[in-house]
Amino acid sequence: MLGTGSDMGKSYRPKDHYFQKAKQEGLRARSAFKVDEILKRFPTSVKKGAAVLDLGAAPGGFLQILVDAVGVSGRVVGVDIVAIRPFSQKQVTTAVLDVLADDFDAKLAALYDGPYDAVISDMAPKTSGIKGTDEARSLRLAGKALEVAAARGRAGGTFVAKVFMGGDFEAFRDEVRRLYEEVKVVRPEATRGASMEVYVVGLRRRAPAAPVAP
Ligand SMILES: C[S@@+](CC[C@H](N)C(=O)[O-])C[C@H]1O[C@@H](n2cnc3c(N)ncnc32)[C@H](O)[C@@H]1O
Repeated sequence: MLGTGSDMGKSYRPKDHYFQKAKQEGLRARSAFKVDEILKRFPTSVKKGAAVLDLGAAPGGFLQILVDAVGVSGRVVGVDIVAIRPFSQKQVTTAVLDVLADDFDAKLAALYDGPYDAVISDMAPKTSGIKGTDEARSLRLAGKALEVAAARGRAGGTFVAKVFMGGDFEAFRDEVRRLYEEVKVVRPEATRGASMEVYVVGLRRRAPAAPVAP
């Protein structure tokens, strides 16, 4: 994991502290600091040996942190509509996939069938500038991530999804509560000052209910 800085500014400056820090530390994106903070706040959320799915993974900042967190015995699968520059570590698999495409589930299963100990989404839509539209698009992506976690997440596992606050945010958080024992809403230090984004973190996925006898 990364060291912590004492001079972490929150206001938006195009080439701000985190941008420079990411460059200095050889990180592909400043967003690496966000997942790093989440993993530090919830130290059992991604363990050594875990299988982790990273949705919206390009250019690979989250993946750089996650591959360290799972270690050599773990596995990290990263997908995005944009190609991800290959990783040298053999425990990382990447692919160009659109999570909203009809064949996404089949293509993901072909990459790695799971189950996943953690499903993480940093997906963000192309913004239109229209607040309601952007919130709805963001929630659609987060909703798809939750659907994947419901289908492929391991009992006891973790969920993390970026969502733009507003709109049906609370309904989404309630959905996460149905599947996870504990739910937290986190705004990492590295989030740009003006941004409406937060991360909904679900801890300890509930075991699927046992089938009811006829
Ligand atoms: C903020 S960036 C992710 C940054 C990444 N976590 C990192 O640390 O490098 C958001 C990503 O979501 C991806 N995305 C948006 N819609 C998507 C979709 N339908 N399927 C897959 N990825 C999507 C975008 O292409 C973009 O790369």
